Amino acid sequence: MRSKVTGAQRWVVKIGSALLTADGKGLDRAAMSVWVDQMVALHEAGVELVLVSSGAVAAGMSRLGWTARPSAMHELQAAAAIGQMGLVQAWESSFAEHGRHTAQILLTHDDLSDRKRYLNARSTLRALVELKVIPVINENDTVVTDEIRFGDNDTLAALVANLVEADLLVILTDRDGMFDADPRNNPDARLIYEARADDPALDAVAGSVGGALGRGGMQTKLRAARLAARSGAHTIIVGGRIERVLDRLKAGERIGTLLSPERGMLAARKQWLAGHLQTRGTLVLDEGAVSALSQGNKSLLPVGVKLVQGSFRRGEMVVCVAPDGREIARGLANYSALEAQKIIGQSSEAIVSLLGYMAEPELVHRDNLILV
Ligand SMILES: Nc1ncnc2c1ncn2[C@@H]1O[C@H](COP(=O)(O)OP(=O)(O)O)[C@@H](O)[C@H]1O
Ligand SMILES: N[C@@H](CCC(=O)OP(=O)(O)O)C(=O)O
Repeated sequence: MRSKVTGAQRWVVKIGSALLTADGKGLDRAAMSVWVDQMVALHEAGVELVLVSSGAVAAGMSRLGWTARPSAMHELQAAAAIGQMGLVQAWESSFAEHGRHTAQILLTHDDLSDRKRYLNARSTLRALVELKVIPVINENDTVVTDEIRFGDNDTLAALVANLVEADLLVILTDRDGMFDADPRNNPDARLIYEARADDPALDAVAGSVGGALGRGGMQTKLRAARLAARSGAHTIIVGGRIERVLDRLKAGERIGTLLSPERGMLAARKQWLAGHLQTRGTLVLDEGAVSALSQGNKSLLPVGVKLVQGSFRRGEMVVCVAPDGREIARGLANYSALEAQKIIGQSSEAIVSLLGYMAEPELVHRDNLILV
């Protein structure tokens, strides 16, 4: 029984080109509807879902009657633009049969490295997940150039897992999981059931590149698992054609390869926060708040803040300093600088009357605080 999988609340499911297009013969709608049935069941069981779907280039190639993947960038981009239409149509109509809406999100590398766009993508995705809509994500192939593309959707899916703070990344592929050698040329290769994502021994087994339709192969899947682990997510690499694959994962069955993060979700998430976010403002705390944070491991309440400096929005990183200017912690603000100005020095009960609403009683929650 895999408790980390059965207990996962937020899943990112990534489906590769090779699987989606029945080895290049157009979109495999029958297979798609089988996955949709299972995703809807997960949804009904309370799992929050984000889908990363490849297949635009492959679907476009099939619509155009092309049998070989073009190498010219503009031809690939044209194929992707044509194929993306069919791809989202197919997902939308399949989910609609169960009364579920989908939403198309096309992302580039720039979107996730630019702070503002990153936050926008994050809040849109969160809003969609809250609305119980299934976001269907792909790379925005039309506008990317070689230097700035993810290239394979494994990497994109891992960054999405970081973005939405998923507990689980499920990578569906055309093999049963990760083998101890490339099964294409090693008939005796054995499936790896469990490993730590950072185990260096895995580099050697994931050596080869992808198939004719997919791009990444196991190497990018391993890298994706390592990226996902940085925000504490577990990754499963598993065969998308295995019968009832998602249902069985949810039930805790030992199928596919489970790659685990080295640290717990919270520790990993804090480290990731520390490394990735620029600070936008400063909160000057009173002595009581300084000791609550540094000795009591508490959240920062508005009552313990004396001064707000800088301009930040909800969700952005702020520095928390002692009255003498010493840095105590960094964390994600639950309120913008303007809102914070109005509620500092006040008890949390007063937030509703001061702002007209209350997002959270804390100005910075302790899960989002990194002590310096
Ligand atoms: N150690 C390994 N275990 C499993 N598959 C491997 C391994 N090394 C290379 N591969 C190859 O990776 C392929 C899957 O990657 P890819 O073609 O990119 O698919 P996708 O479209 O699902 O991303 C498999 O078909 C397999 O041949
Ligand atoms: N954005 C591309 C996906 C790139 C790709 O081939 O990814 P994958 O099959 O997951 O290795 C497409 O939709 O065709």
